[in-house]
Amino acid sequence: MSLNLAAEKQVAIAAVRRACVLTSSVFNKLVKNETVTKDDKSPVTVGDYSAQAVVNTILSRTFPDDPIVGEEDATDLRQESGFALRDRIIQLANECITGELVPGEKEEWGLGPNQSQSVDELLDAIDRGNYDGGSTGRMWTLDPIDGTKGFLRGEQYAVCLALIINARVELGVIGCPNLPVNGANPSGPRGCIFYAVRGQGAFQVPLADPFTTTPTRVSIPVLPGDQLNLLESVEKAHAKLSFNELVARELGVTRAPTRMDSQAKYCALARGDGGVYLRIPTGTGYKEKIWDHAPGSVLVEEAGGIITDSRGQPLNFGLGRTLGENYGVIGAGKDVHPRVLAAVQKVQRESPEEA
Ligand SMILES: Nc1ncnc2c1ncn2[C@@H]1O[C@H](COP(=O)(O)O)[C@@H](O)[C@H]1OP(=O)(O)O
Ligand SMILES: [Mg+2]
Ligand SMILES: [Mg+2]
Ligand SMILES: [Mg+2]
Repeated sequence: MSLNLAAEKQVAIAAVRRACVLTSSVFNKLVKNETVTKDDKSPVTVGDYSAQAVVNTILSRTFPDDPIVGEEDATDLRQESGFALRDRIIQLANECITGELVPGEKEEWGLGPNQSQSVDELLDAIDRGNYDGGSTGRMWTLDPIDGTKGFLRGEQYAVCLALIINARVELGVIGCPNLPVNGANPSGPRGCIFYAVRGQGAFQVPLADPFTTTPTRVSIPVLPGDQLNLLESVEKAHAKLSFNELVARELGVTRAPTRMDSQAKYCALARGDGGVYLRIPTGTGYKEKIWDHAPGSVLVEEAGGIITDSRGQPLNFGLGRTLGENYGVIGAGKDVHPRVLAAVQKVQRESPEEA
């Protein structure tokens, strides 16, 4: 049975759209000291923090009882060394929150010219993302900028939001400011939002006008073998790309892989640009985070695809902030997925040094 979730969907699309407008405008203004390196060596920018502040502010107003598992936290911004960064983040978040309402938005969501927030309110909003997750109840999960490295390069990144209920992803929304609206026309207009409610299909709308445009339903087409290619990370530290080459050979895939940062890969898969999402761990013990896969997985499933790990098991969103021990991620259309899983397992058996 499909849950209705019409209100959640509307709010989530509006929140993601605002955050996309914010992050694309930040990109054009970003200066060097506005990016810092986190303890895990990954970058975080004023864009990540301010986008999390905006989305969490909206969620707190609309669904005050729902906890949020968000990637960022405000600890560094509460220390004196973070004050310059903090002030910039507050300014950006408030500019975004106080922007004029567009069709589909409501002032009671905490948006519009009268809704400016104090420093403490916005830092607390960021920290509302510190929920530990778990297997029961409702929770949102947010990646305010997924693919920060892609964002910094001016390439693909995504604003990613999902609603998880009793460990099942029920709603996913992904905003891709730099993704071409039509995958077959890469130099055409850019900026799309993808969304899916479980049981209701997967859709794409333009970022510029998500509420008054008729949504386009997306689904994974049956692609002939010679048209399959792999969608994979840009960053070698994130996934074992040499393994992907062996899998491609095993599958008889001759097309070059498409390298793309962020969950934009799941969006590309969902609308048939590509065919296989493949992410094999690099052996560093990194655990995948729920916000990096929750919206993408429901989107692909609603587009007619299958998402599993390399054992063929579904991803478990009920273990906390991470997906637990990392067995990688395989996504593909229903017809292709069994072949990819078999190829992955064959390469694991035959090239254990790669697996
Ligand atoms: N060592 C790592 N291994 C795997 N994924 C990582 C690692 N470090 C960061 N990530 C996250 O991987 C995702 C990017 O994946 P991809 O390589 O598919 O673009 C991002 O969510 C990124 O976080 P972030 O959201 O901070 O950018
Ligand atoms: Mg990050
Ligand atoms: Mg991410
Ligand atoms: Mg991120």
